[in-house]
Amino acid sequence: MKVTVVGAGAVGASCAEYIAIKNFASEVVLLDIKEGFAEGKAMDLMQTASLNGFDTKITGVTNDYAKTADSDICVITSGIPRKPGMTREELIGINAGIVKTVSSSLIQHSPNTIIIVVSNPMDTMTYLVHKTTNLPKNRIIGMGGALDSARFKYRLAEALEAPISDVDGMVIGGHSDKGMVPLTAHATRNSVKVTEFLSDERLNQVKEDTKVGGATLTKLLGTSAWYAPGAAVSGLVQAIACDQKKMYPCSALLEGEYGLNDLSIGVPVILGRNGIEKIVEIELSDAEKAHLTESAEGVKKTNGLLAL
Ligand SMILES: NC(=O)c1ccc[n+]([C@@H]2O[C@H](COP(=O)([O-])OP(=O)(O)OC[C@H]3O[C@@H](n4cnc5c(N)ncnc54)[C@H](O)[C@@H]3O)[C@@H](O)[C@H]2O)c1
Ligand SMILES: O=C(O)C[C@H](O)C(=O)O
Repeated sequence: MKVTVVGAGAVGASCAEYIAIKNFASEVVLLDIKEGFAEGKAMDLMQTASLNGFDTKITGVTNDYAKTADSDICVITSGIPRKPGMTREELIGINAGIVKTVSSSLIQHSPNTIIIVVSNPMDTMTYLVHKTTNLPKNRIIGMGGALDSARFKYRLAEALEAPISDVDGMVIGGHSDKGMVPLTAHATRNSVKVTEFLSDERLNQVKEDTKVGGATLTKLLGTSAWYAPGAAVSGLVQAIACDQKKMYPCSALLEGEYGLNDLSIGVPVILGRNGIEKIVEIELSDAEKAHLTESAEGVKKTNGLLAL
């Protein structure tokens, strides 16, 4: 199993590290445009192999796509991150050009690959890859919901004063400060709905904290987060590589599901060896449906800024 990660920055390197530590891939190629940067990150990570006990071979290359040839899975993290006070949508001007060029170069060398898009604004970048490549829709996946759901669980555990392993929950919708739809009514603690333990007011706080999860970290760090994003990507990569048929919320191209068309947005999907093997349509309340529709309008507005 060969995985390429484009962008050896904060998220790309964290993603490569988690993939290696989980020890399911034979090879990870890190590629960056900055001379020597991916080579350095790869060498540093390889020097953790004996300490962390993995056999995955990590190599780094400067913009040499020939070395990525025949990758089973390619992850795109190249592009600029936001700074405090910015929205993800403001990154579109620079990141759209990068994502378009990178995805085309990847496909030239790995025509059968599955692409996971991470660069922001992620739903729009995922749509861009759908529009500018001829890959089947199951092979283009946007990562956002897995991360947002992990943050949702963190906030739920905090509110419940419970261990995170007791908690389950999912966030669908756009990966944006306003667009996320944390499914509070579906969230559980050991299969008991969290609505039995938390007041509407407290649950609403959990929801709002989840939605600004990325912005909160960006303010603290001066740039956006990388540990949880890297771990979330590694989860999707493992689900595909190991044909796990796990359900994750991912940005998928919709053709009528949830009453939505012609956009990529976060919905529950089954991930296996073929990428998105199924889009799962769950029952939503009227309020959740309305929030998802509003979220989709926001994503479409950003998609409208693409020069397609
Ligand atoms: N979808 C998500 O949940 C999620 C989570 C975290 C970050 N992100 C996004 O991921 C992106 C990367 O974030 P980061 O913190 O790793 O940034 P970073 O600046 O640390 O790393 C980005 C890397 O991309 C490289 N790069 C730029 N143009 C390139 C090109 N054409 N080809 C190859 N490499 C190129 C840069 O040299 C840099 O090393 C940002 O757009 C950020 O907003 C998304
Ligand atoms: O917040 C960001 O800009 C990065 C990423 O989308 C995140 O949610 O951590």
